[in-house]
Amino acid sequence: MERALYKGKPIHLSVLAREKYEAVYELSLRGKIVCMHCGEPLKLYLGIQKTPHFYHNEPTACSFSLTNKRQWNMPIAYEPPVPFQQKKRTKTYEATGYLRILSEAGVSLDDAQLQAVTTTEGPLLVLAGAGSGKTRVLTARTAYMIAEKGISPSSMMLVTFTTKAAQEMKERLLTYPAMHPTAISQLVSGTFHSIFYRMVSHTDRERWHTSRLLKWDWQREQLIKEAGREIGLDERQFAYDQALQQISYWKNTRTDVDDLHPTEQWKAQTVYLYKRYEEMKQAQRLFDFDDMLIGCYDMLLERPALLTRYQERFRYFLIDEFQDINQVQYDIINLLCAHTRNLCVVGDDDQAIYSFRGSDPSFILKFDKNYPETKIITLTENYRSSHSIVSLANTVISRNRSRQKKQMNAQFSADELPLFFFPYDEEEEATMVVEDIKERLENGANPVDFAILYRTNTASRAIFERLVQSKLPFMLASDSESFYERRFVRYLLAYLRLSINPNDEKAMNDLLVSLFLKQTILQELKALSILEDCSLVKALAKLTNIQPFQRKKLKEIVPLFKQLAKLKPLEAIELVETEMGFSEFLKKRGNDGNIIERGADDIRDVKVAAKKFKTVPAFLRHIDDMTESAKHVNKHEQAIQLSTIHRAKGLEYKYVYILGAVEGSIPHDYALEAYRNGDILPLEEERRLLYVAITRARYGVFFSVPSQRRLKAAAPSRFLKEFITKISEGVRK
Ligand SMILES: Nc1ncnc2c1ncn2[C@@H]1O[C@H](COP(=O)(O)OP(=O)(O)OP(=O)(O)O)[C@@H](O)[C@H]1O
Repeated sequence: MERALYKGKPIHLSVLAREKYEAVYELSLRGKIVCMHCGEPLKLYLGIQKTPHFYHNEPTACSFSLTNKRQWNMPIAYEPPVPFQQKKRTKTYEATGYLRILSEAGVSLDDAQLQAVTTTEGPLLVLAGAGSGKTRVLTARTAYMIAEKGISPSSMMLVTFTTKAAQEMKERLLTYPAMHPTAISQLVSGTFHSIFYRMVSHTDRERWHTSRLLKWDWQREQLIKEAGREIGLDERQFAYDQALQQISYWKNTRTDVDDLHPTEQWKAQTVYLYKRYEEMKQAQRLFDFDDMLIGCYDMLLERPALLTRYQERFRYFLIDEFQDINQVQYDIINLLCAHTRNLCVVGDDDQAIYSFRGSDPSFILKFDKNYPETKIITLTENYRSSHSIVSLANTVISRNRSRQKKQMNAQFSADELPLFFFPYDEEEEATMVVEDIKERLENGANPVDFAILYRTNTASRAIFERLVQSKLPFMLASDSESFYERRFVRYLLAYLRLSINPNDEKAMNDLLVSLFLKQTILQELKALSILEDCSLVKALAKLTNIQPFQRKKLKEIVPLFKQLAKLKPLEAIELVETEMGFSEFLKKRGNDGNIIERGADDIRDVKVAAKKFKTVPAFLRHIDDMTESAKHVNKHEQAIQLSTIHRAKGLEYKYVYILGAVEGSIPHDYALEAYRNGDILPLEEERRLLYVAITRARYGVFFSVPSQRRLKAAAPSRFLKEFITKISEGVRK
């Protein structure tokens, strides 16, 4: 059905402006769109699989139907160039004398996996492609070494990327009948941090006592904030969380503070904080996790007898996710295994996505140079994803230059093909994804089958809102604050809030930041508002103890607050930017700290959200509802997963939606900028990120390629362009 009525006026889908589809969809959700023929409510279909059309939501006698004649940009499927061919297994395990303990546990392995399990002596590099059974191999290898080769578990060190992974490995080991729980408990397993911590604290309990450990970020933040006050950094303005990340990066890459000579103001301030942070820790005899790693390395170097003792104790090393190792970790492992060189590392250079934290994929790429006698086993059978997904992932990653060449092979094919779909913008993208999930749920899928992945946390705003509206169960894997509570978003919203309630103290506190006024001014404003019997906003114009240019500016902007309340939210935001000085503030501070999630980008995201609302109070109500909802998600066990790509690493889902497959999003702007400046590495890491995202999917992967992002025209991601050249620009609009 193409036509419908809204408030008695016809809506023709074929001539409706493209950007209006989302608004009509929302009206149809509220029952405001009715059938021209029977007068019953209609819904607008705005999913992925079909052209948008109106349909009767309830069964009805009205049989009137029309198709949408608009030229619509239908999704494009990826057809693998080579059809699926079932590979013939050359040998069965039984024929090769399959290992007792594995057959007892019912664990099947392919030839390469079996080799990786049974090669226990000397350096071994297991290059394990995505979904190739890395975890299965590590577990089977551990079990084999203990139960079949009689190697003492206490002489083995098993390092995993997360504590959870170590725990899972132990649980899997328990399912092997040949594995005794006591043997498992003797294994030294865990993350680098936990294992090395045990080593240093065992040697020098006093120095490394847990009471001195800065375990939480807030503890470290407290210290650098103290240092920040020494140079007058405002607590609400400076991105301390980013500074901590940067400091950690410098420490993990062993960058000495004296070697840093930044020109940017933010970096220079962070270098100061780094220096002072180190001094303060030393003075108070505190330490953080990074110190502990460095401390472990220094301890082993300075005490050869101790190093020998550890070398004698640990004879076998198994390291998972080796592509994410950093310099200090690598140095320690080299020292520990120098004696036996029984070092088995497992990883996938194509899944190295943590260089911003100091991880360095070159360690895996150069492993056989450092250990020339290395045996390399490549696991190329992908047991997770269908043939078309594997084929697409292979092609995407093959465009990276610095990688070990390898090609994954799928074990099965599925009817569903990878799909590229073309929403108008972020809002419509969210709608299409949720509609598609709904359709699949109606056809028997389970919410846990789905993951919605995105490059940065802020990109989840629209999909989060649409999922809240839809009442579908979902989980948000995030350690960041909700979108509307982000610093720059709060600063901007403060203007809108004060336009409705000029006495909103919290908003005034945020407003002072973007006006470059000190926090203490709030007290003065409160006093003035009582003395002069005026609102906090009006009191701004009465401040005396500020610079004359500031007084002038405040006098100009105070009357504008009233005006803001009467405008549409998007217009109001534009007024805040242009007439009230917010753009200047953004220019000065919007790029602080985090190159991945910039304040200036957050503001563009707010505008996309604001566009849908007619009044400022309605927009603010929506924001408060969403902020409240964000506190109550994650209550469902069986839920759709919403996650950044980074957090989805190691996980698998039946269906994966990848949002924002456009330039600037993935690859991220910062990588494009680095590329323009001659550095290709960030761009290659972005491609690996996309590769990680694709390889999470078992049966279906869906790429959203919106034609607008952050209110500007967007181009399809360069990583995917070759697959979607068929679409003409004309159709995309
Ligand atoms: N030999 C095998 N036969 C059948 N299925 C297997 C085999 N090896 C692994 N699998 C299955 O393949 C899937 C992927 O395995 P696993 O999660 O261990 O892969 P991975 O290498 O850790 O993946 P990634 O690095 O992409 O996270 C799992 O569902 C696992 O049970």
